[in-house]
Amino acid sequence: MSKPELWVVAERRLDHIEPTTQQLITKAKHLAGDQMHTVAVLFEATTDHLEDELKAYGPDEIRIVKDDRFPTATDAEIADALQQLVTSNEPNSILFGATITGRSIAPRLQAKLQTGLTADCLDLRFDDDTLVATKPSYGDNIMCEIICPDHRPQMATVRPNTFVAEPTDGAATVTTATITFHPVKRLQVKTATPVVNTATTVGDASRVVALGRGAASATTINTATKLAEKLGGRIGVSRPLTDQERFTHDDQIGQSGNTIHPELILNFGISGAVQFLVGMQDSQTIVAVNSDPDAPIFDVADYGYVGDASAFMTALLSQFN
Ligand SMILES: Cc1cc2nc3c(=O)[nH]c(=O)nc-3n(C[C@H](O)[C@H](O)[C@H](O)COP(=O)(O)OP(=O)(O)OC[C@H]3O[C@@H](n4cnc5c(N)ncnc54)[C@H](O)[C@@H]3O)c2cc1C
Repeated sequence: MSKPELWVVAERRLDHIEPTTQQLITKAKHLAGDQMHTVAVLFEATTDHLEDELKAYGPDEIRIVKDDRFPTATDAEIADALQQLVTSNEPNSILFGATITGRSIAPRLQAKLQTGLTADCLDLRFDDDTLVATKPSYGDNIMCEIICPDHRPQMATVRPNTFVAEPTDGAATVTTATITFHPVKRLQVKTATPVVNTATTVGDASRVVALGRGAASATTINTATKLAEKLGGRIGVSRPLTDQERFTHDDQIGQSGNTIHPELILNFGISGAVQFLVGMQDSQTIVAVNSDPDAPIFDVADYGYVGDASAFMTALLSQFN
């Protein structure tokens, strides 16, 4: 008997694969073990070779559907193509990135298939062949495990950067599948003008200087900016600092912000609320500076200093001069 299939729907960003796809393939392989067959499903133009960016992450199979209309296909058209593939292959589970595109295609497919979808997950596991998806719920105050016991496929969208993409030396089999492309006339993409953001984000930085309410003065932020530059890193913030004009939601670390895994994170004046910790607790080395010795941030810190954030930062910066 063939193994049940665990799919990752590959997402395209400009002419490349969106990194969440590679992160999900790595997670899918861990979840599948020997029990399931991991398939990356890729829609691309006849001349595209985006599968080359998937092979290194070692899904068992890359199943490609080619049509020159795919690069500008609408989410409804992709959902229709997926429905056809699901009907002919009957996967056990399907994973999408919780990106703007994934969040648009997955619910369309879910409605067509009349199955369950758990959105914006932070973890996944299997209990036999039941997908157990963990997601923040009830105003993001608790983590819920959600299952879909009676319908297949089981579907989930997973927040970007929740998992780390790990290249493997496994070889993926590349196959092709065919569907009938059904244009959805209501909406047509005439041209695509990508927003190109060349700035690195806090999610991409390997060293992060994280600032909280206890390190929020203009002087402290200026010192932190210099420190981040010296470290070759970037500033990230806890949620209260996004009220300041110079920070946005893109700079926020945590449950409703970015999930990050830098090699080093220095936390200044951050208490360590669970909503913050969930976004950074898998960082390789965690340093915390806080004037309160009982601050929960110290529970996850590899190195801690009880004292004033600004004074510590100034002393650290002076070591670089
Ligand atoms: C649904 C929901 C989602 C949320 N999502 C997020 C999220 O994604 N990210 C996030 O960060 N928060 C999030 N929050 C908010 C979260 O619960 C906390 O309120 C927030 O993380 C607290 O930020 P903070 O640690 O900077 O501030 P505080 O909790 O106020 O802590 C400030 C700390 O600074 C210390 N301090 C004060 N002065 C100094 C000094 N001079 N030197 C050193 N230390 C000093 C204090 O001892 C204290 O520990 C969310 C909340 C909800 C309800």
